[in-house]
Amino acid sequence: MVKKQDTIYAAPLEQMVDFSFDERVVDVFPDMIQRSVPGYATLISNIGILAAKYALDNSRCYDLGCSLGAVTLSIRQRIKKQNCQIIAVDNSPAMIEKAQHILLADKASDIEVQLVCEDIADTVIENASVVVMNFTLQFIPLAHRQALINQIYNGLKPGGILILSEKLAFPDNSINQFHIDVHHDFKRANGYSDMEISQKRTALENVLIPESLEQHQQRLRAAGFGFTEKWYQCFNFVSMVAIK
Ligand SMILES: Nc1ncnc2c1ncn2[C@@H]1O[C@H](C[S@+](CC[C@H]([NH3+])C(=O)[O-])CC(=O)[O-])[C@@H](O)[C@H]1O
Ligand SMILES: O=C(O)C(=O)Cc1ccccc1
Repeated sequence: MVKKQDTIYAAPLEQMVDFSFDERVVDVFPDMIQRSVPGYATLISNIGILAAKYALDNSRCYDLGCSLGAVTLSIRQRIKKQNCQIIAVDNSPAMIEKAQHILLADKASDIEVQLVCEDIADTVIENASVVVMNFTLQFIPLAHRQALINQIYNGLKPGGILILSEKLAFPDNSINQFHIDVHHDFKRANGYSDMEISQKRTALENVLIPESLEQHQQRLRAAGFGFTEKWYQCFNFVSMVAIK
């Protein structure tokens, strides 16, 4: 796939509108996410490794907020189980349409993938051995997050895993600012201008609500998860696992 360059915030915008996963974003998404999320490629490949360890025969794997299906492709390649099905969900019709083309071109495995365009709040999670939310919970309204994590916990089989990646906020102001600054340095090193960084930051302000690691861990424990662990961090981007 040729990666089209993300220039969405390159020119000064007269009126700032909230960030959304529309056609323009979908068109440049692989370039945008790779240049914006430190460690994205590492996360994708290691989520495949984690999924392969926890996937069970005759169970389901969920990729919630699948975008173009990068997580789905990674776990599909790694899982070596009988009668395992992947359910990939996103509420952006443009994402799902493009993900459909990408998945159809993937001949690496014959594991069944069901692509669903819906709000993950409405997704019925059942018989799950693996649930992945790779940078999706951060876009869900704060008041709905506990209910979603509870639904995931209830739909997981004993021993099943939730892999949760998030952009973090830090309770200590100077630590928080340190991470924001180095993340911006990362974006600058990947070719984004100060104006692109600043305009996207404004566009994301009311849309991507980061929480602290402690808030995530507390929510996971409140849902019933007995084991939680941060397995990856690069600057303010982390990935956790929670095992039922
Ligand atoms: N309520 C919702 N219901 C369903 N989907 C949603 C909802 N809210 C947001 N989304 C979807 O969640 C995805 C978040 S991107 C995930 C990257 C992917 N996991 C990846 O590993 O490449 C992360 C990012 O861009 O920072 C978008 O596709 C939204 O449409
Ligand atoms: O770009 C950012 O600042 C981010 O926090 C990551 C991101 C990546 C893709 C879409 C939205 C946010």
